[in-house]
Amino acid sequence: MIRFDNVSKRYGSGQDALSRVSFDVARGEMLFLTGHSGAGKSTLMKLIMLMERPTQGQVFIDDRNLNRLSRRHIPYFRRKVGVVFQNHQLLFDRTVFDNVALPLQIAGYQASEVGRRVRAALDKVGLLSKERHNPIMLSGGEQQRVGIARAVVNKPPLLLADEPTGNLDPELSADIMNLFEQFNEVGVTVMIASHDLALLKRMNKRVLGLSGGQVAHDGVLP
Ligand SMILES: Nc1ncnc2c1ncn2[C@@H]1O[C@H](COP(=O)(O)OP(=O)(O)OP(=O)(O)O)[C@@H](O)[C@H]1O
Repeated sequence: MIRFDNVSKRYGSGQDALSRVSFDVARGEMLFLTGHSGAGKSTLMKLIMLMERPTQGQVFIDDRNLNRLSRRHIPYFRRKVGVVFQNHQLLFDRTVFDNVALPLQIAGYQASEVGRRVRAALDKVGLLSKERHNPIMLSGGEQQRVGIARAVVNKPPLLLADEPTGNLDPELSADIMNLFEQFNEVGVTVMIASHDLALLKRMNKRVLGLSGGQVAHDGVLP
């Protein structure tokens, strides 16, 4: 599903943010990405989302070489990748429903289909009863669940999350991880960046550890 082949990324004339990174992620896998601040986690995810381009090497998603993807195909490609951010980036002047509906409206779905899919996504994250609320009325954990519903609403085969539990207490973090596991169980490939060591150990999944832009660890933590 994801393949990095000798990928390096340098911003401007600075140091390499990623240096000769190679790894494979199978379809349907769930894994974590970790490393100290500045190790390159966000850069790696941005390369997958095509928010940045590699300076060297190649990134393949679903056997597609992203270097060869033309500009006009980028919006179609992005629909394959659901993204969850730490600060969830919700619009506070719109309802929960409208926030989740946004990717579908951009993709041009009909209103009836939008309604059906948004409610299915809100149901999965346990927030169906709050579709008319403004996100500002929700707790931090609930806001993050709205962000997850928005990321999965058009059923992407790949889900990326950058520090999705960064602002949450351990109990809420566990709920959010549970949700990601449920999506993974139905076949979604899930990659989560986190530097919460206790969480990584508890989850007992493959961990890709970055250090100074290089892969320093790949496997379940001891
Ligand atoms: N747009 C940019 N322009 C210049 N340098 C950048 C840019 N984005 C990241 N960097 C640099 O690239 C390196 C890797 O940053 P990156 O954000 O990928 O790390 P990270 O592991 O996600 O860190 P954090 O956990 O703090 O978010 C850092 O040295 C950072 O300063």
